[in-house]
Amino acid sequence: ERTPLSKGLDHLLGLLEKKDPQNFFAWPVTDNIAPGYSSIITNPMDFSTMRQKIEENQYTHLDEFVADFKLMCTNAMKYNHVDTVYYKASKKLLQAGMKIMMPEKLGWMLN
Ligand SMILES: NC(=O)c1ccc2nc(N)sc2c1
Repeated sequence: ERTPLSKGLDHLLGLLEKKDPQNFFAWPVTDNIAPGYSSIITNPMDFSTMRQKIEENQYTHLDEFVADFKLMCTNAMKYNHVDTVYYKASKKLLQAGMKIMMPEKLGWMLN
């Protein structure tokens, strides 16, 4: 909550997390629940890591936040087969997230 950007990103993150009610994206994926995950996914990302990056002011522009959100979703589409709940949830989350982060809706945060 230190800067207008981090306040805005915190709000945005909350909206995105609500689109993942099963919390498939809440925490880093472990090799225990997802065999071989760390060998297949080279750049893991999840909502808790995004929140930590907000708090550590690691995002200087909205597009860096959007890139991490896309990475999180595309990782899930890479590791999980198309017929899994995880793949389906990530595709749906990605589409919902893009609608929320449409530039015209967030003009105030883009500068
Ligand atoms: N985000 C993911 O790709 C993800 C999340 C949870 C999960 N649980 C499994 N048993 S596989 C798996 C994959």
